[in-house]
Amino acid sequence: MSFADLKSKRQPSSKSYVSVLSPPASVPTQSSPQASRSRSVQHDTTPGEFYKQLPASLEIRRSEHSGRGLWTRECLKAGTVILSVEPHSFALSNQHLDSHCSSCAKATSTSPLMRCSGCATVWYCNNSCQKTDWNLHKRECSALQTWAKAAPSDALAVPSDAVRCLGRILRQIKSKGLDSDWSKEIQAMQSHRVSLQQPASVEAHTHLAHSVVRYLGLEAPSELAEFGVRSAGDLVDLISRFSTNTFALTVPSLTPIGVSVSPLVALINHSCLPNAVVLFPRSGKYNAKEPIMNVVALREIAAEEEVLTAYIDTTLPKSQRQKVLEETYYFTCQCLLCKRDSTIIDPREALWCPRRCGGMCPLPNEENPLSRCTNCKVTITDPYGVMDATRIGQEALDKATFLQSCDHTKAKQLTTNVIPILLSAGLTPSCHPLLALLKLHQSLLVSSFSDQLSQELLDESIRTAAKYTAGLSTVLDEGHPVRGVALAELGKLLAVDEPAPSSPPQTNTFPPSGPARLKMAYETLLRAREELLVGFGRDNDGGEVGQNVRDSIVSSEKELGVWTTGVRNALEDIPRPVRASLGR
Ligand SMILES: C[S@@+](CC[C@H](N)C(=O)[O-])C[C@H]1O[C@@H](n2cnc3c(N)ncnc32)[C@H](O)[C@@H]1O
Repeated sequence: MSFADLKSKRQPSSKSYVSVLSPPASVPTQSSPQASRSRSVQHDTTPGEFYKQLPASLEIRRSEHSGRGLWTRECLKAGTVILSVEPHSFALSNQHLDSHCSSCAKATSTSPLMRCSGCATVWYCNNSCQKTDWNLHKRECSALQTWAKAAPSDALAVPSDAVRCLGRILRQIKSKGLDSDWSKEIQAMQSHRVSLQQPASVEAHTHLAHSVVRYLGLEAPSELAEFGVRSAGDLVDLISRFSTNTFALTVPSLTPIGVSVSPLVALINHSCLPNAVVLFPRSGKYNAKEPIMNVVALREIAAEEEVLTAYIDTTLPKSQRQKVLEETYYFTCQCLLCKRDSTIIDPREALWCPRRCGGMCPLPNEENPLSRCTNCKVTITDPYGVMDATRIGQEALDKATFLQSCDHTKAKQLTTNVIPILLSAGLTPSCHPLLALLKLHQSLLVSSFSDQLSQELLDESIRTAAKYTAGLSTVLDEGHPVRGVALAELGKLLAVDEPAPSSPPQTNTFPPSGPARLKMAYETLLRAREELLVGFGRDNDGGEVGQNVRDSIVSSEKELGVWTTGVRNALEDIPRPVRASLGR
């Protein structure tokens, strides 16, 4: 068997673990909002036999248009942790290997990490983490050394996170046995092998398959059989399962640091208006081995409703969302956001009314250059100027995203220059690509903070964070963890000691200074905590971010108290008639 052509013409395997369907679910009442969706949905009882971590509150059902999915048996409140599982496998991306523990995925910020002396590639918090990981790492360690020796350059000395993660999965399939529940769950993940037609994706799958085989150190394709891979088709299935069922491994503040796989969580279908979210809150509440993957309800989910998460960034406009969903997940999204009446303006693609009447105009494009305010009906005068600005913004975003890790100054120059162009073209802060540029600009500004932080840099960071938060609040529901994290960052920036506060304190500018700024910080942190309790789960106390925010609230409260006492003491010294006029 050659690995050169992995796009096998074999029919999908008849050996399916999910082919037995029980009779249809009990018919929901016509008045239920879920009723019409549930009608074409069937209970799928077989998989539950090996999904040992499936809680009693959920069940697996199958629908015609999206395959298997997870459905609730009972009403779940916003902020409920629906699922909490250890992923089957995870791998840190190459640039995070020396800054995060390869066993528990914790960042170095608190203590320095220890490097594995064998492969000199993976790092651990301490001996205990290294010991925990040794069972998996022992074979990986020599594979990493062999790979590095054969690498044509230093840049290619470590295989990608996908190759390392697949390597771990295959080694575990071998050690646990093909008939173990663990392996069955992996095999039961959905494969899109039959839909692989685009040359680019065939090539990407082939390349990944070659790399995995090389990484495992196999000499003959027949050696793959002990990993449950008996043909080229099986190998393509495995790669396809991996690409459509992986999740980003993220730090508590949601920055991606690698890939992770949980077959149970992967049963959840997609919506651009999700009712749940997948994250790694690191609440420290359970003694389970981190990283722990949680699925949290973003709003109340009714009994008999499907749990839906977003596979993609839902702040993107429809065309971009649909492109990724079609290319990576092979379906056309039919969610309410994607199907909504095109005459309703989407804040992801909107301009302020040029007359500033408070209304918005749709972002013009080549097909629809005419754009008028939904409120006062005035038309925008220079649609082609807006289109140019948007195109320049997208190019700058792509370039600055690429440059942020290798040329920070250039990346910051780009975002600094292009944001005013988009603002003067009239884009709202929620409009793409302005929202994404604001996020990137904020992170570039904050990462340039030093001991000699200037008031100007701090204030510019706060203004950017405020615009970004305002933009997010129109495209993401309250309680969405991305909103919570953005609010927490804004609150923390407002709480930073002002390097050169204005005297007397300014209250009418943004950001204000002195006590007004501290009060704003306090109120923003309170709002952040409320949202984080939903997005990261009430049971998790809002996760690590929510717990940090709670600590910041306590210190802001103390600081505000000092201010209030200081003001009261000062007022005690004021003559009585003046004090009376101040209402004291
Ligand atoms: C992570 S899996 C979800 C579980 C999957 N339905 C199953 O049966 O295993 C992702 C795949 O589910 C299907 N899917 C998920 N959400 C969908 C949706 N909203 N509409 C149609 N298909 C969907 C697509 O085939 C997608 O590639």
